[in-house]
Amino acid sequence: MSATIAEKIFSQQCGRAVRAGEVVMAPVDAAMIHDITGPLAVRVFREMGGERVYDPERIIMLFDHQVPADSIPAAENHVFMRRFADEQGIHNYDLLEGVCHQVVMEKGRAAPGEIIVGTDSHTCTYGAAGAFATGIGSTDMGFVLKFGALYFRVPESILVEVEGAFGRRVGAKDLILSLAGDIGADGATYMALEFTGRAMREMNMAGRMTCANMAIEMGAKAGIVQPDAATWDYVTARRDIEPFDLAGDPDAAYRERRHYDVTDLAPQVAVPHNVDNVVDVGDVAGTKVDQIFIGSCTNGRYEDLFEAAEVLGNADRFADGVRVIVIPASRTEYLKALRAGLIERFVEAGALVEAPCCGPCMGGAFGLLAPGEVSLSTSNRNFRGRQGSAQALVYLSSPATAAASALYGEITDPREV
Ligand SMILES: CC(C)[C@H](C(=O)O)[C@@H](O)C(=O)O
Ligand code: SF4
Repeated sequence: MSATIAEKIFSQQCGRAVRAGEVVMAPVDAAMIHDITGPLAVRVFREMGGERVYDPERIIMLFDHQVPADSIPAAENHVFMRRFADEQGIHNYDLLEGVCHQVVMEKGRAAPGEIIVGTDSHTCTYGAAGAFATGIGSTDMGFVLKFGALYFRVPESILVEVEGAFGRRVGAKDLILSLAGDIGADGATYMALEFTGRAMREMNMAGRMTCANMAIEMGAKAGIVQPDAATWDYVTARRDIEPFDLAGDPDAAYRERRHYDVTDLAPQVAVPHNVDNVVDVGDVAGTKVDQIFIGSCTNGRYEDLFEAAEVLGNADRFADGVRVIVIPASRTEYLKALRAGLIERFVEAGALVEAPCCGPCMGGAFGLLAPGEVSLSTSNRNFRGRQGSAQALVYLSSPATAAASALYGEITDPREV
């Protein structure tokens, strides 16, 4: 019987053919907890009478949102989680490795066909590796820590077929922003977005992670990129696993099939205060910015920093009066950028380069905005108050647009630099 990728994953995991709409208890291959939501999950686990977690090897713990600890409660959370990891024999990456989603991917903890949960909404990022990955609440995570399984309603899927080739300085972030604008913030609620088509196949893993990462911004439960040779190269370089085919059947019962062509796509910008409030960069060009953030689980990879540095080119300095904060998404990405000379270029140009963490993305630690200030950010959310004051304005863009804007101190089309 024909099936979508999500249906195939749940069928394989449940040992019988399941279809969208069914509620199943499915095993969880890996569970990620971090410094913000982890402590509550551990407390729920205890309240459920949990003594030993179901399998410490399947639990991924790390700290990224408030690191190094920016308050005494944050430091206490870290201590609480470290004790739990020691007691349970869980490997804790602590605050050394970087942003959760980047770390799960680069440590090879996600692979095609797996079911992965995390107490973070952007857990859907691992769909770039062909996994069914979704964010869950801390209460559900308490259950997962104890039983290693969870109830899921197998989601319906929207097939997103992306054809064409990106123009110069236009890429994955522009595509996913335009999809958010088109589908809307709740247009894919509880569904899986299944990405396929030439533009996806030609996209590198960094770009695929950017796309899968933002599936939740359309309400999707998961965003799965159909695995291909690039997926398997990425996964097998990190773990011992035999490649297999995983694709949606052409006649599967998709809820919807959407077709896009990126050939003429302009750089996209999400304007305050919603991610689906998306316009061509030209519509907001000239908007003055106070702060620019290049980083996050959406766009903090080496490829993103390279894209920004390429736009920077031989320019001496970023514009006066704009604060440019650059944060590589992980230690590994940081080292790649460092060795390639990108960090030196950013620092020379006047950026503040911080150690891997979520940084200003959700205004949880540092880099907060004052009332009336304007930020352009390569992250994934621009909700009111997201990066500080509720009276601040947050725009979202690609790293190329962010770098071009940093050069002029105002939102700038990277194709014109
Ligand atoms: C803190 C965490 C629960 C939150 C999320 O779930 O996404 C954060 O990572 C975010 O991006 O808003
Ligand atoms: S970088 Fe931003 S979106 Fe990603 S996990 Fe951290 S706070 Fe959430």
